[in-house]
Amino acid sequence: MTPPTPVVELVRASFAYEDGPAVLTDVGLAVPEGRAVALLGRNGGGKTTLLRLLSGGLRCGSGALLLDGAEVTYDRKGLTRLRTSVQLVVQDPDDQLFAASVAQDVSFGPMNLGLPEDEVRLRVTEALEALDITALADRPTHLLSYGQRKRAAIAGAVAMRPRVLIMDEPTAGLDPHGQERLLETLERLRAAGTTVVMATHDVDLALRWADEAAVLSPAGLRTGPAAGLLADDALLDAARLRRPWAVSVGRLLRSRGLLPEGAPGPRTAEELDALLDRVG
Ligand SMILES: Nc1ncnc2c1ncn2[C@@H]1O[C@H](COP(=O)(O)OP(=O)(O)OP(=O)(O)O)[C@@H](O)[C@H]1O
Repeated sequence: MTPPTPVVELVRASFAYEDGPAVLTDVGLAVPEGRAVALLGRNGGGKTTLLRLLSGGLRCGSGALLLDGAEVTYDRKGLTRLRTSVQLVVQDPDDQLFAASVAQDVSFGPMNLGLPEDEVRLRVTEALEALDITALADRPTHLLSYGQRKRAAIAGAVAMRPRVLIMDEPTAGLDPHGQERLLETLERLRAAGTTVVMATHDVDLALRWADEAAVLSPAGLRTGPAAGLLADDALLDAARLRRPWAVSVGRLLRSRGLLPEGAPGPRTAEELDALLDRVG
């Protein structure tokens, strides 16, 4: 059976900033509809650059960006089409928020699409609810806490009702409670059919959350099921990542005969608890 066409895909993409060395060389990344993809790699490895290529903010020097299998054209029409499907939330919310109030900021994208006022209002209400910040609608963005600004920035992207939501280190700088709430929000968006791509340094979160992983190392970009890639010690080493806690626990359980060879290890404390209950 042929796999479904990825919603968005980079094909043999290479990129260098002006007068700079190559940041990405011959990179391929297919994002299947409805999946959760974690992008990992060392500092300066090219994650942000790759996310900007994937969302059309940067254009690859060679290679192509495909949307639903068709090459994206970087004219006004092509970019509008891309942006109605793919939205990027940048790492620093202060690079994204600029309007006076949260609601105004969130309304900016839908208004720019030329949607009728009622539709804009509906989308803003929906996005604020999705991010659990309805109470902040009229607050000036510069008076919000960092975590609240992050949520407001994500709401701005969600209001565009993108098929693919791309986020650059969305959990960085959030407290543990804020991280959990954000993951719950992402789960709800995914349940509603949104594809999510997230750059992160948090291997534990990536293993728990992602279906697919994409790992950048000096050898290039490796992609595949998150559980397999995040248990590959050589790859983790090359990408300067540590082994996820759950992978170490799985190995320990197998070495003690508590988990059959090849069986996936527990990814959360709850899964470990359930497994220990089963083995008595
Ligand atoms: N606007 C720019 N102009 C020139 N070089 C840049 C620019 N942005 C990034 N770079 C360079 O490109 C390389 C990749 O940077 P990028 O931000 O994509 O990495 P990253 O994996 O997101 O890093 P981090 O984990 O630290 O956020 C780095 O060497 C960086 O210095």
